Amino acid sequence: MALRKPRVGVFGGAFDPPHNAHVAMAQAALDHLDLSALRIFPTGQAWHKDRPLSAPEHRLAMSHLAFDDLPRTSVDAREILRAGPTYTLDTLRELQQELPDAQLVLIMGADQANALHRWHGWEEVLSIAIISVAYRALATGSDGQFDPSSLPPVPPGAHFEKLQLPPMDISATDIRARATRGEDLRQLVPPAVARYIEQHHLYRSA
Ligand SMILES: Nc1ncnc2c1ncn2[C@@H]1O[C@H](COP(=O)(O)OP(=O)(O)OP(=O)(O)O)[C@@H](O)[C@H]1O
Ligand SMILES: O=C(O)c1ccc[n+]([C@@H]2O[C@H](COP(=O)([O-])O)[C@@H](O)[C@H]2O)c1
Repeated sequence: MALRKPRVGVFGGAFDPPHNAHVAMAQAALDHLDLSALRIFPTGQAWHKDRPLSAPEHRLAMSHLAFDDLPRTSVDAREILRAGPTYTLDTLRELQQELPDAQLVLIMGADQANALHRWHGWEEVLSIAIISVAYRALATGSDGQFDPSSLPPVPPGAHFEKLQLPPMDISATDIRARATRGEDLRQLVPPAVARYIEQHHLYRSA
């Protein structure tokens, strides 16, 4: 009988800031995806976002505060340290070299999965990693689901899995706006992240 490869979760994001839905996704991945390890990748330069991200050292520090207590989980700073735009494909290629025996499982919300065909080298991304997608409804009218048939034809062997996550109406955009208005963030981000935002006066101006 063929032995199943150990599965390593890959979860990237701007994490500006990391919030309770991100932590719930990571926990759901650990609970349901049979992962031997989960790696968290704060984005370096988000070429696909039209606003500048907060300083990488803040997003990295907050990612540690948000994720370090989860079992089998580590925050990996390589995308922040890498020069140039952040492409997930570069990270997957590096991990493939470092962990040749692992099956990589790339975790994302449905908003990103529905845009996957706009990612740099998206077909190669699909040939390297299983894509695990969590429900995410956005205000733009999407129903929150991911439908692989909405993508252009995917390469043979591409594989999608559903990540069970109850709908969580939380976004970093909304949290930054609340912080600018001086609102309490403690229901939306882990307590240590809320303290960090306060101590470092993050998101005070829009
Ligand atoms: N509430 C949520 N439900 C499901 N997935 C989510 C949710 N929030 C974020 N994600 C997923 O987490 C990953 C990282 O998201 P990101 O750091 O950009 O947070 P965000 O809340 O989408 O930020 P922003 O509002 O600034 O765009 C993406 O794959 C995104 O789809
Ligand atoms: O590689 C790409 O071209 C690419 C395009 C869009 C998003 N991503 C990655 O997807 C992850 C989630 O993106 P975001 O914008 O929701 O934070 C994060 O790790 C991004 O670097 C990657």
